[in-house]
Formats: sequence, C-alpha cells, structure tokens
Amino acid sequence: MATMQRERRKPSRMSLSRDVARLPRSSEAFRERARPSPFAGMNQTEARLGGRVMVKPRDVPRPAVGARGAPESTENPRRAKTKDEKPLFHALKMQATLTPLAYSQRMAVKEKLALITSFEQFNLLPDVQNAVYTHALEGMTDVVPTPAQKLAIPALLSRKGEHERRKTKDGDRPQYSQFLIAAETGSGKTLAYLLPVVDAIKRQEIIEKAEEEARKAGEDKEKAENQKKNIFALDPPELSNPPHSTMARPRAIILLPSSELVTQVGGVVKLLSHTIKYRSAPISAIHTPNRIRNRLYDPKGIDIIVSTPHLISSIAEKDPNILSRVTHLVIDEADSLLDRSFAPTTSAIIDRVAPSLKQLILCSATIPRSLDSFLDKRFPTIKRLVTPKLHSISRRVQLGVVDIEKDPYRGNRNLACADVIWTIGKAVHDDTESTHTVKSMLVFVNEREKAVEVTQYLASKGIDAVALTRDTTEQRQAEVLSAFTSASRIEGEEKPSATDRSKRNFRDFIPFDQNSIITTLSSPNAAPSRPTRHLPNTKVLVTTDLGSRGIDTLAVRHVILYDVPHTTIDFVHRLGRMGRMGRRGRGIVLTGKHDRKDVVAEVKNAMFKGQALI
Ligand SMILES: Nc1ncnc2c1ncn2[C@@H]1O[C@H](COP(=O)(O)OP(=O)(O)OP(=O)(O)O)[C@@H](O)[C@H]1O
Repeated sequence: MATMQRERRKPSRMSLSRDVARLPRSSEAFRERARPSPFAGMNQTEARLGGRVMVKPRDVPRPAVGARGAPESTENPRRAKTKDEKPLFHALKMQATLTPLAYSQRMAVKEKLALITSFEQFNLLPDVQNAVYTHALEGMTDVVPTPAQKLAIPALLSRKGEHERRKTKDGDRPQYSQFLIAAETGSGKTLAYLLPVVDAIKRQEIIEKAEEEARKAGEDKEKAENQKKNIFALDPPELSNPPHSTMARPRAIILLPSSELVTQVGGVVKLLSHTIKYRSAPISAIHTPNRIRNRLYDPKGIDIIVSTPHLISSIAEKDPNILSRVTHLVIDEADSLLDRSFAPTTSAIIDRVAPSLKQLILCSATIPRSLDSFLDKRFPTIKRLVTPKLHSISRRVQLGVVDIEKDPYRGNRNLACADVIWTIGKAVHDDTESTHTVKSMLVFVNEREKAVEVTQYLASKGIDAVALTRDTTEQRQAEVLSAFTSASRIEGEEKPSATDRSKRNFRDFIPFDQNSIITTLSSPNAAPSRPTRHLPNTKVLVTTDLGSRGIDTLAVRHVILYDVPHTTIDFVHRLGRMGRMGRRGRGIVLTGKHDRKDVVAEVKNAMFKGQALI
C-alpha cells in the first residue's frame, strides 16, 4: 500500500509525455531542430551532412532489372515499392543473389507479348522464317514463339537508333547496340538470338553481293575497254579458286562456357543452315587442332563460329584477323561468362571486336546481382529484354522434400538418394499403361569430389549411374550428356494407378531389403558392395554446376538435389533442367539437419505459387 501511495505521488520514469498525442512536427519545426548545434547529431536516424540528407542505402528501393535502359517500362525505376512487390520470402531474401524485377513491370511486358502470336509477325527474311518450321522446330505442331522470342526477335531486328549511334563520334562510347535477353530456363533463348543474327547476316550478304556485282561489272567494263585500246597487253594470271573473303573472318561469334554447349548450340546453328545458306562451325576443346584449323580456314569462308571465350582468345592471339569482321557477338550464359572467372577473357574479346561490331547480345537465364552491377558499370545503356517469368521455375515442376534424418535413412544421404531413384524408377516400370523408354535422372551435388563418391554408391545399389565433373574428359562429357539431351528419349506421360500413388510417397517406399539398409547404416563408409538387384531402364547422371547451365536436357523428367544448393541461382539452373517448354518434371531435394530447410520451403512455396525466386 505504501508503495502504491509513493507511486501516486511520484510519476513513474516510464510514463508517457503529455504531448504524446501531438501531431508530427511541422517541417518548419523539424528544420529548426536540425540547425547546427553541439547536440544536432543526437537522436537522428539520418545523417545530414553538408545540408544534404543522406538516406540509408537500405531505404532506397532497388531499381528493378527491366527498368534501366529498357523502354519496355515507362515507370520511374526509383519509385517506392508497392504492396505487390514486398518480398514474401525472408530466408531467400537473406541469400539475395538474384536481382529483383517488379511485378508491375512483369505485367506490362506480359500484355505487350500477348499481341504477338506467330513467327510471321516478325520482319524476318522468308528463308529464315521458313527454317523455323522446316528445321529448327521440325515436326512440332502449332508452333508459336515463346515469350523470350516475342520479346527479343523484334528488338534485335529493329534498326531504330542505329543511324544516330553510327553518327556519334564520341571516342569512349561504344558504337554498337547492346542487348540483354533474360528469360527463364528452357524458354527458347537460342532461337531468340539466332534468328535475328542469321537474318542480319543474310541481309548484309545481299548488300555485299550487290556491291560486289557492281564492282565486278565496273572492272569487266574497264578491262574490255583496256583490251580494245591495247590488244597485245597481258593480264596477270587469275587464281582458279581465290579464298573467300570471309575465310577465318566470321561475321558472327557465339560464345558459350563449355564444349557441350558449343556442340548443342552449334547443332542448332547448323540445322538452320540447311535452308538458309550460310557457313557455320562449332569449335571447342573436343576438336583436334587440325579440325579446328580446317573449319576456321575453310577456303569457302565462314559466317558463324560457335566457341568458348578461351579458345577464341587463344586463336586471336595468333591471328587477330579472326575478330576483324565480327558484326554480331553473342555471349550466351552471360551470368557465367561475365562472372569473375570468365569476365576478363570475355571482356577482352568484346573490346577487340568493338571496331566492327554492330550488336552485342548477352543472353542469360538469371540476372545475379553481380551481373547487374557489372552491366550498370560497363554497359549502362544496355537494353534489357526481360520476360515476365524470369527467375521463376515452371509450375509444371513439382518439388518434393525428403528428410534424410528420418527413418530409415538416419542421416545417410547416399541411402536416401538411392532410395528416391529406386522409387521413381520402380514407379515407372510398374506403370503398364504407358510405353516408357529409358528414364533419365539428374543428381546435383555441390562439390565435384562428391559426384564420384555418390556415383560409386549408386552403382553399388544397382543403379546405372555416371559422374560428370570438370575431371571428366571433354570427349567423355559429350558422350555422357548425349544420353540426357536427345528428345527422342523423352519419357511418356505417367498415368499413376492407385497403387503407384502410394508407392510415390517416398517415406513409405523402401526398395532395398531391410538387411541391406541395416548393413549400410552400420558401416556407411564401407567399400560399395556388388549389387544384388539392378534397377532396369533408368540412367542417372551425377553432376555439379557443369551439367546445370544451358544443357537442353529434354529427356530429363526428374532432378534430385542431393545437396541443398548454395544459392537461388543454382536452384533456378538445376531445377530448370526439367519443365522445359511446358513439359512436366519432378524435383526431389534431400535435406539434413545442417541444411537450410527454411530456404527449401520458400523455394517450394514460390514454385507452387509460380512466383520468382529472389
Ligand atoms: N517456339 C518454340 N516452340 C516450341 N519449342 C521450342 C520453341 N523454341 C525453342 N524450342 C525448343 O525448346 C528447347 C529449349 O530451348 P533452348 O535450349 O534455346 O532454351 P534456353 O532458354 O536457352 O534454356 P537454358 O536457359 O536452359 O539455356 C529446345 O529443345 C528448342 O528446340
């Protein structure tokens, strides 16, 4: 009681001030307080230096990727974030490897793309347009351009602003136009850049042919007149087959990070050349020096070279002329080719082709923050062609999570991986309603040393598994990958029966007999034993990042993330090997006690909602 009376007499130190309900200070009064005084720096949340307000960096809304240099959006990129754009995913935000793209911008681009419904709407040369149906997408019905193609083809074909650019005599500024095509995995980016590049080459060829004919007609006329004047003069002997002017001097170069991708994209380039006549050659480390020389120095000339930055730069060291005529430079998988390891070589090539270059085209399935800031610095005016679904994983891909800590795995990741593979493999073979071919699965590990270990373990469990890492020879890599990229091996659509459905519950279905599980658990590091059972018609490729970028794994319907990927970029690329061009796919991620389950849950949630990862 005495205490209460004391409290009534003496107001508590925690009591509210009397003017607590007062309206916020007027700006006048605020400025008054901000006047320089010995106490002016106290109780301030913003540094007011030199009369300017320094806003904390995190208060500035980050401009969305499509906004800078992209007339697709007319919005102010530095505007405040709306409710729609608030990051929903906290764990992913902590990782924050990808550049955000505003929802409103995605919608604006989507509306624009809806107006394009066929390849005929592009201003492509008739030959180029026909090649889409007869070769590039041969055998497909109802062929329509993908969002990446709808966005990129008209932009790359447009000659708008070219004249002004050429007139600029500013020594520092590049005279070529720059584009970034950024679109989700498996969205047809190759054709999105290739069709306009081929179109430009053919148009240039027509112009050069007309000029050449005019020049030749002039020369013939002069020669005839000279002959009339002096019938006894001797002409120098003519070379029977002079080398073509484009010998070892291509008009376009497409750069890719690996030999497999060179082979893959080189194949598409070659396919188109059957109807549109031009000369192309893929060259990479899988080819012998002789083969490379023969392809490059073909006397009939070369129009398009598909290669890796390191090979091109080493050839250019010996023969700088190889880069002297390049009008179109494509940097595919730009998120890799402009990262820290590749950037010096790639940038040097850009500098060397700059004098003749008309278009620089960067192409990527992700825009990591590092690429974003690189572009801001190096190519501030680059036109960003960003599709509405960038950084999202197809909704036709489902993500399942297997907790390896639970029974019967008890922390044995290898066992969980083998079990998942058996489960998927068995489910297919029990399904008698569909005619399946071989089932192809990809297993992604974070460290390359792990790839070999996991492969050996899977083999010991009767699974047909191969490893693909940087230690695999280039030749072998190409062989191994071909089994996973051929469209003819696409599996049939699964029609699950009631019994199958229960078997697909991964926690309930263990294909190994209990004895083998107990042996594995008691001696997890024991040498792999010879398999007693073999999983038929299933092929598994265990790989690192190497197999995740750009490889068109049409035959793959299942991806197992053995390790939780380090970044959302890896999630996008690895899960992007499935669900390509509207196909179905299923991803399984194995999680243990040290894994970021919150990140996995948010990725799963984003995939379910069809939202972009951040
Ligand atoms: N308009 C189209 N309609 C149907 N299929 C298409 C179309 N355009 C391309 N494709 C096919 O889609 C597949 C994926 O194309 P592509 O490899 O170019 O994708 P990508 O966007 O480069 O993928 P990634 O980001 O993984 O490198 C290819 O098999 C290609 O033939």
